[in-house]
Amino acid sequence: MTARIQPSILSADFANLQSELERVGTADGVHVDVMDNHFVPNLTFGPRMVEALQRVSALPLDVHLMITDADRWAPGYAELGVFSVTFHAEAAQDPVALARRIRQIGSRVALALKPGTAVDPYLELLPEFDQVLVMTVEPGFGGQAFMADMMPKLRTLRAAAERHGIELWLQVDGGIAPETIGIAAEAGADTFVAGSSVYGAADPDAAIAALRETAAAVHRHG
Ligand SMILES: O=C(CO)[C@H](O)[C@H](O)COP(=O)(O)O
Ligand SMILES: [Fe+2]
Repeated sequence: MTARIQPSILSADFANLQSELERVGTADGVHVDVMDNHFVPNLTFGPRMVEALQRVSALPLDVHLMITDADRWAPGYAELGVFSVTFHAEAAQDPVALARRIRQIGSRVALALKPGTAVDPYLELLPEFDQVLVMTVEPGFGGQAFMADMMPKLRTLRAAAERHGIELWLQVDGGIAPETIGIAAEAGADTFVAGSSVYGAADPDAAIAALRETAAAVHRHG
């Protein structure tokens, strides 16, 4: 199992985003948190900023939409040519139709689940998705504590993906740091968003390497 590390630019310096992307050049992708002050009580940026990031980023963009009315707005992000578009299950009327549309446009598609959202209703829909994002904090802010009680969701999703015979990336977002990444890796996560623990480090690339090695070691040894 590959361990992918995706720094979240939520914790980067918004006045210098191009150079902040370059500070994490060894990452597997960059996680871009779009917040609308409605789905979550915080506001970041919208499609014009994502388009600008896409233009200058050497790394694939993993766009995490924390917005209401995903059915209406998510396809526009795929049309920017980003690597992956994640919408929240709680914000979509028709997750399957939306997932198909995003794939058809050409981006990978992911389903995100807030901590209070159960996985069971979505297990039969997994073949429609390339990735599931299990939130390990309440969405809205960086720097919150990792919720280890979300780990059963990862185990359920990993078992369901195996049953379906699909290659589903399992992503965790919130509180991922050297002390927590092993817990998520052990539960089946392979794709790790890390905001404050990467951008708060003196050497972000060293922090990425350490996180990746910790997760990979857990994947190797169980
Ligand atoms: O989606 C998010 C918050 O809603 C962020 O991606 C996440 O919180 C990253 O920050 P940190 O690693 O500091 O927890
Ligand atoms: Fe996120």
